[in-house]
Amino acid sequence: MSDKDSGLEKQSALVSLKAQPAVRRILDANLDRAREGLRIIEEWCRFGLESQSLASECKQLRQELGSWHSPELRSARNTSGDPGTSLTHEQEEERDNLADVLTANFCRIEEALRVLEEYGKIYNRQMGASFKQMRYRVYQLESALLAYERQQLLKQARLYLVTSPSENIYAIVEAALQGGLTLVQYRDKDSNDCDRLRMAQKLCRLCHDYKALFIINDRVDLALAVEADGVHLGQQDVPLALARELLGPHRIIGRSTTNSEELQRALLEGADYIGVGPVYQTPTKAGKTPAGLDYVRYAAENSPIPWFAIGGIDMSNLNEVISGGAERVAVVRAICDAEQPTLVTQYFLSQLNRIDTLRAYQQRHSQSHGRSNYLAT
Ligand SMILES: Cc1ncc(COP(=O)(O)OP(=O)(O)O)c(N)n1
Ligand SMILES: Cc1ncsc1CCOP(=O)(O)O
Ligand SMILES: [Mg+2]
Repeated sequence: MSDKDSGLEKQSALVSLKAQPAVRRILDANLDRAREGLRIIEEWCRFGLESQSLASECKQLRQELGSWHSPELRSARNTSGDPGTSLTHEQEEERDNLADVLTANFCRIEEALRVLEEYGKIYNRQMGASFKQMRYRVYQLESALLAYERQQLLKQARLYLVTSPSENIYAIVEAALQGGLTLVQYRDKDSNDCDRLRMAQKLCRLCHDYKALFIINDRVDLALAVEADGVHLGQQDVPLALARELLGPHRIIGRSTTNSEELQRALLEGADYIGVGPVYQTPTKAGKTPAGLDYVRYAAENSPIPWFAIGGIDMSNLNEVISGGAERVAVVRAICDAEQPTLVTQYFLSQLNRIDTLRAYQQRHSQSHGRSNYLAT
């Protein structure tokens, strides 16, 4: 080793020695920061989503952070001399909704873990690798939480708007969202890809502003490009397994089914929901033989996943479809061709949201009278 090299080594050893109290303080502050952020996420997983697995992952991460928080690091704390305690950012004060709270805290955790990873390397060799691994677990947690919320929204959705090409498509979708719609599929067989991409981007943003799910018909590439919540695939579209591979485990994939075999196959393939129909003849899918109410009844008995009756459904026959066992419906013309899409959406939702109460009534009634068709009225 040359004199110059050994001089440099001594100098850097000196710098690192001097830096030690500061490094310990950085580690102490960021261990606290990451744990606090995780606690906030954990509370939502536990009380909001009631998901034991997500809450338990947060807890494990907190415990792992705690195991690094040694008395030596805690004793480095110097709150009164820390200029950062009096600095608050305007954005810290602003939280408009739950999504803001979760996003802000995920950012906080991920930032803190990055700091722990970098400074931890100086303090203890294993720290860097451990915090790096934890950071990836937090990314996965964030993605799983998003997926969980998507599935919850999907389960809660009673009405599904499938769009048809129109000059007013944006206004129609917005009007329906104002009526309480929470699930939209962008279906456009006519436009070129540039126009489709532009419209998909706009509609995706719009739906997310209203906290509604946005699905793209047929096109996995567009769904990825606009960060849609998922894709809807028919029997002639790309295989579900390929779509899953491309979209990953956290996005929604829906599959059209017209009969019992297709329904059973969709379940095996891992569809998140299915379309059941066409129930009635419809010009939107001209030439397609209706599957009828018998198939609706079959789906009611056999589908463990959310399913949407589709095809020719409007305000006049909605109760017939509900009587056949449907709890969710998908429509194109009933909303897209309506003069007042908001009012029509509200009507559909009011009928569909009565179902739980009506089914309970139906069950009680049939137990005491041996029969009932209350829902058809
Ligand atoms: C909810 C829902 N169900 C069924 C379909 C029909 O899909 P597909 O059979 O692929 O026909 P196209 O819509 O692509 O013409 C759907 N789009 N949505
Ligand atoms: C896309 C689709 N898939 C089965 S039926 C159908 C169209 C339903 O359209 P409408 O609600 O206008 O009858
Ligand atoms: Mg299709």
